[in-house]
Amino acid sequence: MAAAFLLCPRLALPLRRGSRLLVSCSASSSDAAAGVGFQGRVGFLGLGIMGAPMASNLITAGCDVTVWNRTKSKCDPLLSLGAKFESSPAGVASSCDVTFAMLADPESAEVACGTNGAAEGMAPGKGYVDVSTVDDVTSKFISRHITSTGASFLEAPVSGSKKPAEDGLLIFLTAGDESLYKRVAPLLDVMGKSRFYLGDVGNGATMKLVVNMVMGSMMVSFAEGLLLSEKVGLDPNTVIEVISQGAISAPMFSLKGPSMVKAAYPTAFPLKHQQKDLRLALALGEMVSQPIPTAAAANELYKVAKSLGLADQDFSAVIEALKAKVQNSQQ
Ligand SMILES: NC(=O)C1=CN([C@@H]2O[C@H](COP(=O)(O)OP(=O)(O)OC[C@H]3O[C@@H](n4cnc5c(N)ncnc54)[C@H](OP(=O)(O)O)[C@@H]3O)[C@@H](O)[C@H]2O)C=CC1
Ligand SMILES: O=CCCC(=O)O
Repeated sequence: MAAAFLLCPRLALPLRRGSRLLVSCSASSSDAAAGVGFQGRVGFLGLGIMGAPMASNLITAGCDVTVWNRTKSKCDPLLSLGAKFESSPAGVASSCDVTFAMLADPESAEVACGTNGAAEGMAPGKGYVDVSTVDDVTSKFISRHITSTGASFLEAPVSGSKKPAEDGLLIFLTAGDESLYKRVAPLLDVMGKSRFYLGDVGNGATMKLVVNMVMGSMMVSFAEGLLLSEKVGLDPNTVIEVISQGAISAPMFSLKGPSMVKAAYPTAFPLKHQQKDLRLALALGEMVSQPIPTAAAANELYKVAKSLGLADQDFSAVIEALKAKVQNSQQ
């Protein structure tokens, strides 16, 4: 059984400028605040919806950050904030003490393990922190590549979406090298509001998949409720209000509901990633012979939504797949 404990970092970190948290992230040890500072250069690979604000918060907090992204233009806003640039993941890893990766999916493991990948720049004393959502098999694969160089590996997928990433309020689900966990804690505390250490590599990845499996099914159930309420002549906005006051209230419903009623899906969590997480959760269930029929049904709807061209919309656009089903059944 994995050991799990929750730390409340914001109680422990004292330095703030305005509303932003400040940490000492200098490459020189002289100005690192003892006990709370991170000493060294920080790499960041992957500057999508989540990676860009996370890296930005590290820069704002005073860290010496070097970035890389497959589509180079996404580095520009970070470079304007003072980030350095390297032209490959290996370049970032070799010039930094700790490298974070916030990448799409298991296929993105090539950023760590492929040609010019981060592993090529790793060495003893360095660390690699993968904050992407992948399955445990992928995470262990990346871990083997990184640790074979003598470097340390930590997986640290996050709960929380675009806004919590911007506000530095993510929840980190970490597992792997515990001393790396302790070393990067000040950086996690810049980007997040809490962190769990869950033991061996794989436990963070599976925790994240379980949470997102529940979330993906909840969203489908909510979408069904909104459509049904309209069909029977209720105001779906009143349904959202009623739900918000009862036992099944969840921030997600109040946050996404009003725009779903207007058929607007501004992307915070891309639908293609929610479907990926359900696919990976189903594989996890398969591995341990656990039936997860509700998640399996939800996954089918996200697949339909993808086939309707909604992959890059917010995952709440799954309601459009239900609307399409209704239309088909009426033809
Ligand atoms: N958005 C959200 O609310 C949350 C997302 N997550 C998870 O975090 C991860 C990132 O999500 P998010 O930022 O939303 O996703 P985005 O799609 O916005 O960004 C994905 C990033 O991965 C890069 N990438 C994708 N494939 C490859 C590849 N084969 N090689 C190199 N780089 C690649 C993209 O590069 P390029 O710019 O070139 O396309 C981009 O930097 C995902 O695993 C997601 O499931 C976790 C919590 C919340
Ligand atoms: O992986 C995405 C999670 C989104 C969230 O936790 O709100």
